[in-house]
Amino acid sequence: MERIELDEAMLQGQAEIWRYMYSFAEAMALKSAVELRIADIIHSNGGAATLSQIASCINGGLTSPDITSLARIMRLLIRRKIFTVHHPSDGGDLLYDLTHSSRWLLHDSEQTLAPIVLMNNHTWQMAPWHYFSQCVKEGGIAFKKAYGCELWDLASRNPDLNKLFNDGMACTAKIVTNAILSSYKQGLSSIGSLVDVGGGTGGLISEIVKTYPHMKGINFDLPHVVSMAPSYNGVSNIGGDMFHAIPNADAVIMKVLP
Ligand SMILES: C[S@@+](CC[C@H](N)C(=O)[O-])C[C@H]1O[C@@H](n2cnc3c(N)ncnc32)[C@H](O)[C@@H]1O
Repeated sequence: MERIELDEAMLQGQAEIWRYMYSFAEAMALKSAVELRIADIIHSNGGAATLSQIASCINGGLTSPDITSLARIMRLLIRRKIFTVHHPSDGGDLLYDLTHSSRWLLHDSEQTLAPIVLMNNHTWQMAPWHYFSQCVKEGGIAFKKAYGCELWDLASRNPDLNKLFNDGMACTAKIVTNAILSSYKQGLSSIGSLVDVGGGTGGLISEIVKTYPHMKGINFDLPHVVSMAPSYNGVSNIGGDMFHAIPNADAVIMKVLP
């Protein structure tokens, strides 16, 4: 490689390291946008809002947000195409708008990723990532190294973590439910009873039973999780440990299990 080419390649390599060093900033900006409900504010403003309109709605208008911090977060998220911005034709203030990505951040939408963004980027979930190299050196589970126990044990003792985790999982279940229902019609119609093992708060099994009302559905998960499950017609919630026993049924469904 020529000297100039080598210098250029090394410079490029250095830029990549700087990029990855700060890549957490994108996840944190995304999490902030969800916490501040920026997508919801823009949506309820008819699909476009100025920075001061967004700021005036943050926290229900009860506090006076720092516009400079808000502008910095928005600048990063616009570069990452989470939001867009355009100059209005009348020359007024910049208008911030949703993109196909930020539509997934709307809290009250039927299909939303907002709860799992909050869950995956919470300090509780971030701490174990700092134990990656230790896992390589000595093996083991990163979560256990950070907290001295498994996620399920910590969640059973911490109602806030339990809710954060269950809400995060439930929103992803809603998203895949349609795909399962539309692509596995024949299989499901011939089943009399179905148990969702590790079914969380029962979102998936309840939708399956709604579509196949002849079916008896069982949502099976750890006791602290099923205690938070709403009651759905045709679904019984059973708490237990799948490593000891699972309820009897014609078939078992398992989605995203440890
Ligand atoms: C990643 S979540 C998936 C939840 C749900 N299936 C979904 O996809 O939304 C894993 C689930 O397994 C449950 N789980 C973990 N260990 C379990 C055990 N020993 N017995 C029963 N459920 C367990 C957790 O409580 C959690 O709800």
